[in-house]
Amino acid sequence: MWNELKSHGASVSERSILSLFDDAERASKFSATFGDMLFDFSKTNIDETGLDLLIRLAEAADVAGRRDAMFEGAKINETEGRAVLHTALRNLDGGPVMVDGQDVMPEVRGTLDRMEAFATDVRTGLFLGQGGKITDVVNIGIGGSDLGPVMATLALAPYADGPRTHFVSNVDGAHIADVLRPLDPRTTLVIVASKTFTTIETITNANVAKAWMSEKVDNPAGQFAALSTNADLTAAFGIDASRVFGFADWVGGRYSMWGPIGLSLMIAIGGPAFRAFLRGAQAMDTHFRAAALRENLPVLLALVGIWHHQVCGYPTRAVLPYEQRLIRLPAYLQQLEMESNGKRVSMDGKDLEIVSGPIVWGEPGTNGQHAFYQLIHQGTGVVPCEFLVGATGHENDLAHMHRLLVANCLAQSEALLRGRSLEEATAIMKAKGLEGAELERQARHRVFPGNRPSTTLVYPLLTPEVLGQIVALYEHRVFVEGVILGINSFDQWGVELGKELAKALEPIVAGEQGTEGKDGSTAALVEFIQRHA
Ligand SMILES: O=P(O)(O)OC[C@H]1O[C@](O)(CO)[C@@H](O)[C@@H]1O
Repeated sequence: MWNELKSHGASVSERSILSLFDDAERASKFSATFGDMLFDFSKTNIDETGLDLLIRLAEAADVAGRRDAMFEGAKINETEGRAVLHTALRNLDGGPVMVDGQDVMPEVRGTLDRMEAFATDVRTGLFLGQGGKITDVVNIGIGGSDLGPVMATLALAPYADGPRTHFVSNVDGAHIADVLRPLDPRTTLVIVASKTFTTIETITNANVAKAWMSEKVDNPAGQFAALSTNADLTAAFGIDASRVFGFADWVGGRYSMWGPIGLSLMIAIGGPAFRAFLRGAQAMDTHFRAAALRENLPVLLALVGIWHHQVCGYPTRAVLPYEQRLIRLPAYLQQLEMESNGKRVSMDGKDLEIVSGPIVWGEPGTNGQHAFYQLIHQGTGVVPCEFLVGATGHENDLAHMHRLLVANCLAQSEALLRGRSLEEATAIMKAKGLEGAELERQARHRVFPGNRPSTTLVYPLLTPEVLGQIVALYEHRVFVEGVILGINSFDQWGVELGKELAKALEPIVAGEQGTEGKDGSTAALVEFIQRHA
């Protein structure tokens, strides 16, 4: 199937995407809807044959079977012997979900209720700090224990009517210093978010926060909460079990904001809005489970991704939300996609026969237009672009700005598709009075090759429910790509080596141990830093 796809890809690589629109039905044939959401992939070079082959690829990989196995609690995370059930966290009104013969839903619901009760107490002032009502919440966590809540809290700013939320992740002391400086410890709640409760960055920051709190608060641990699977370590840290929100090992770090890791978001927007966020994700789960592959949004996003990266060989993919509040979506997706599908061996431990997942990057539009879009339009490489835009925004009094935003988004995908030929550029420059060799030279700089692929996801308005849909859409997209590549999308062994080496290097940097055994570069860097510290 890969060979067939690749030879089809090669055979159409020079074709103009614009010419595909000779079929007046193309926009509707190469798009799909989910509720009020539209995914348009007609501005790609995928045709009927390509889509058929991609669907057959998904069928051959048994995407439907693997999907069902995931939802049913099979231990599809084989290298860690775990089920993959973040979907259970948003299974608000669904049936039982069995793991090792036990229904996990009563516990999931119970934890959600406890979270909501605590969030409500914090928001209403039933839970007090030493100085009174909590004004600020600091979430300390990193990776999946940070990126989801940060991204979603920024995205849902119009719904945030609780205490201010802050996020500390980096082990660079500058991060926590800058966050804590303006805060009053007596009215601050610190949430330590760590699935394992062993992550060095998080535990180091948590200790710094505890010391900061203890300067002004008699019982500092009393203003801490913990989100973790490791009850022993949260207790050892001194956090009372009533403020510890646990979850099971079948929730992967980068898939975890639907449960306790989402507590900071829940405190910011309130329980009902958080539940709406879960409901949105659950609706996408239902769609993913039920819709035919050809109409299935996560499957289509994945197949377009496979087409661009594995078939056409484009090395990166830009995610370009025309929504300022989705400013951290690209960073969130970098972890989701690259930690999940950046693997070099297949499930059975053999070398992958095909390249793994792409580099994902991006920034909101229109800002990116004034930065890196130059390369996207005129660089020598092709960067498939994934645009996201809301049909409306929250700022009703600034509707003219939203129209401009939408116009810019659509203009970019149109420009990428259409380009500007040498003849058109020449005519424009001629009209400006240029002629001869100078006209020829100047015109060439103004040529846009066009024929550059993009997709556009349009959603009605960035509500909690819609955000839930979008994030679940991407989660399942990553899963489908992983299944097609034959990899385990739910482990992350690639982060381990650096962690181990950092542990060993710390005493060397501190000068407690020498650099013997280190390579020449590392030893020289340590010595230089020590001389200049
Ligand atoms: O929640 P924890 O256990 O602190 O882990 C944080 C992050 O670290 C990682 O394990 C990678 O180092 C991520 O997968 C995870 O999201």
